[in-house]
Amino acid sequence: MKTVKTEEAIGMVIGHDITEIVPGEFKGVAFKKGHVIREEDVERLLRIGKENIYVMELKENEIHEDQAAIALGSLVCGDGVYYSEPSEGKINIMAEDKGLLKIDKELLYDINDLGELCLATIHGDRIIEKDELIGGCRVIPLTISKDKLDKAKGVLKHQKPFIEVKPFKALKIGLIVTASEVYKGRIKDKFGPVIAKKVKAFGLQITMKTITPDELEIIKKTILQYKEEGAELIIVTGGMSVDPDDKTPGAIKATGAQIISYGTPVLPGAMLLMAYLGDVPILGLPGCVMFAHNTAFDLLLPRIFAGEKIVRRDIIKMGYGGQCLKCNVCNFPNCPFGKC
Ligand SMILES: Nc1nc2c(c(=O)[nH]1)N[C@H]1C(S)=C(S)[C@@H](COP(=O)(O)OP(=O)(O)OC[C@H]3O[C@@H](n4cnc5c(N)ncnc54)[C@H](O)[C@@H]3O)O[C@H]1N2
Ligand code: MOO
Repeated sequence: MKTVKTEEAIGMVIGHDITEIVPGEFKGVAFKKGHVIREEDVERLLRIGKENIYVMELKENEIHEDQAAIALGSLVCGDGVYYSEPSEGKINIMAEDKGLLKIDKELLYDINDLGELCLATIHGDRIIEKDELIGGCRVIPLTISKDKLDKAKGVLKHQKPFIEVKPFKALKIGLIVTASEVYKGRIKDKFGPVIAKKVKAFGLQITMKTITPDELEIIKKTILQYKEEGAELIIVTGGMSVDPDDKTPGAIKATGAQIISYGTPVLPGAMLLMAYLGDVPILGLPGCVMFAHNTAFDLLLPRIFAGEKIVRRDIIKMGYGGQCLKCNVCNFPNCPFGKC
């Protein structure tokens, strides 16, 4: 450590805690060890009586924790993500806008495996709101060798920053409600309003809606017609299980769509069907989507709206974390449901 005149110490790092006492008002640490002295700190330091202070001397290859946190943040934060000013060596990572949070877990593990660096996040593949906290990073010691940051750069050399928020696209949505009991007026449609509410959470609306009886040919024809009319997502509700009147999976298949999965390892939502007709995603939704708080549908929807192509492995992996705990107060997506 070396002694420096306070006025000349701007940008330097305080070498020990500095206590301030204002009788009847305050006694405590005014500046912590490791604090980088700013222009506005000088007056307060002088008021505490510190005309000279001990500052840490960084070796040529050393970097202070605040700068290291910023450097790490700029390495890992990609599109749609920003980070705060450092405070006590830590930065917070936040979403610039609402969207789908993407985090490459393996790269996060590799960074943390370097030691002395700490990067913690929430789970990815979920909806995130503007300015919502995604995670934080810091270095463990007060100073760190530049080599360590070079190693982190090495890990990410051929990768883009791996924490990002993808914006949602304004997809044109076609909804087909299959239920003879609704079609014939025996009961009111309760499924359509649930889907409308769920897509509204993404700022979207149902563009086309038809109620059909449980008849394979009619359902198939309606799907093909919606595709023709430019639907970018087709949702078909009901008729997804094992009764003789459950025609939806057969109708989707009959359109020539590629079935990614009929059945998802998610409870509730096990009977969900995911398919693609060309590049248009088709979702066959089972009855549980109508009454359960959150299902496999809520896990897939943010990814589909962010324009991600869902592959079979995505569906398979949903089994880990795929059991909803049906909590009395639902905190989804801030809960284990769907976090694989
Ligand atoms: N033996 C088995 N039974 C069931 C299975 C199974 O694997 N084996 N799976 C269960 C699961 S899990 C679910 S989820 C449901 C799936 O139901 P469906 O998608 O086939 O739904 P429906 O049979 O068409 O209808 C069920 C229920 O919901 C009412 N409904 C349907 N659509 C509407 C609408 N638009 N508005 C109002 N009400 C609607 C319908 O009248 C029925 O009461 O299957 C389990 N069974
Ligand atoms: O599709 Mo049903 O879970 O699984 O209620």
